[in-house]
Amino acid sequence: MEWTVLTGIFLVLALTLVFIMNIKSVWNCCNRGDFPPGPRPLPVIGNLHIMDLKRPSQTYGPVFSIQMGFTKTVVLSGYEMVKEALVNQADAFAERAEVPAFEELSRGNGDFTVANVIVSILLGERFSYTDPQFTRLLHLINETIKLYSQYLFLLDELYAFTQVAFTKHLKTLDRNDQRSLIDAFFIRQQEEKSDTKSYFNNDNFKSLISNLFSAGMDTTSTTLCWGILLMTKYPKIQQKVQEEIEKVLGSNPPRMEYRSKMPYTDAVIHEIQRFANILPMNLPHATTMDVTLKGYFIPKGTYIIPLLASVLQDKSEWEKPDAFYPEHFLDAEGKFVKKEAFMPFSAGRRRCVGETLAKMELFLFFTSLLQRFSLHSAPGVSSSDLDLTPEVGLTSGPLPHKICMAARA
Ligand code: HEM
Repeated sequence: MEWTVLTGIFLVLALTLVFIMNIKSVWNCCNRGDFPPGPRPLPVIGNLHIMDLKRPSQTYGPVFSIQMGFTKTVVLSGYEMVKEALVNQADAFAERAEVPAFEELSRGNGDFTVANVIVSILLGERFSYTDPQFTRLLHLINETIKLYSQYLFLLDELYAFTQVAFTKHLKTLDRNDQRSLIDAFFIRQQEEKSDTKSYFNNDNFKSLISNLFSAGMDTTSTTLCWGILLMTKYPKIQQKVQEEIEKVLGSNPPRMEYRSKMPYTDAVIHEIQRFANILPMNLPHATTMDVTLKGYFIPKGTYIIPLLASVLQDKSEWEKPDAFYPEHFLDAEGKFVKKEAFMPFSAGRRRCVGETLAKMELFLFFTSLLQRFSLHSAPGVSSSDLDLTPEVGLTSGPLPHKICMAARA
């Protein structure tokens, strides 16, 4: 028999073995009678064809399982169940799932992402908006997130950029005058130079930078894009926000201390985040130990999707879950009310580390924008015709629209 035929047979046998081993691992992990039930998987792709993960909960309840390729994954649906897992059993659901795409993005070093601020705190300085390197970086980050499948081609350029920008910082490093997180990182790196297991190595440095840039920028700007679209679609709400801005700020630049005096604007920003639902599937978690949830047994290491969309649109928590309705966050007297089911930043141990910064950015950008400009749909398009269908992507932004911004007198 020719060697090419033998090689072919060997390959087929090897692939079959891998296939059986994968199926066996799915079987062993999750074939217990008390594992959460779920829709029947198709061969090879499992349940990857299910686009709306909220739907299976109608049949299987708030804890169900799906098969992503060969990986059994448990989905948590609705406010009560997500809270029970992420808040009440926080330690058990605190692990980050090892998704190959995320692993590659962080090149295996993502766990070191502990900081909660981006550019200015990373560098202690600002880039000019016209700086060609900086604009190129922003473009890369957006593309990386939108075209997730092509991110590998973009990553190296992103890393090269950070290398150039931060080498400059290294040259002027002064341990007595630490300007930024990056300075602090470099100083620790020098201190631990002889420790081969130190976390402060170059790979972790790259991951820290790219994680903070990508986690912090696309999320906030996508939310603001939703804000612009929603204000254009609902001009009466836009007008009420502007009236409140005029009453409280006048022509003063917005500052955080004004927020408590602007309940309507605050409610509108919260409702933008609830409605926009920019990370509908959250980031994937994994269990750190064997755990029981609603009577189901979930073994250690199981991938978990705490479905944020199901919390932000939970019918038992929101009066009009599918509408844009700022009154969700206002009481009868027009005072701002907090809602437990407001979880765009998730909850528990893994909740977004940039939440405080993001809330500040949203308030300051949104109020500045509406203080200076009025938003209108493009000529010939009625605001009521603006389509609120979300774009498909890791973060779900609005579809592209032409919007006019008229300077206010
Ligand atoms: C509107 C803006 C934002 C939203 C809606 C948002 C939402 C989220 C969500 C849902 C997660 C996953 C939480 C989980 O796994 O349970 C997350 C993680 C994260 N966010 Fe944000 N985020 C925003 C802005 C920011 C900003 C401004 C930064 C940084 C400066 C940031 C840094 C991070 C990091 C580093 C993680 C990963 C934390 C971990 O792995 O434990 N985010 N964010």
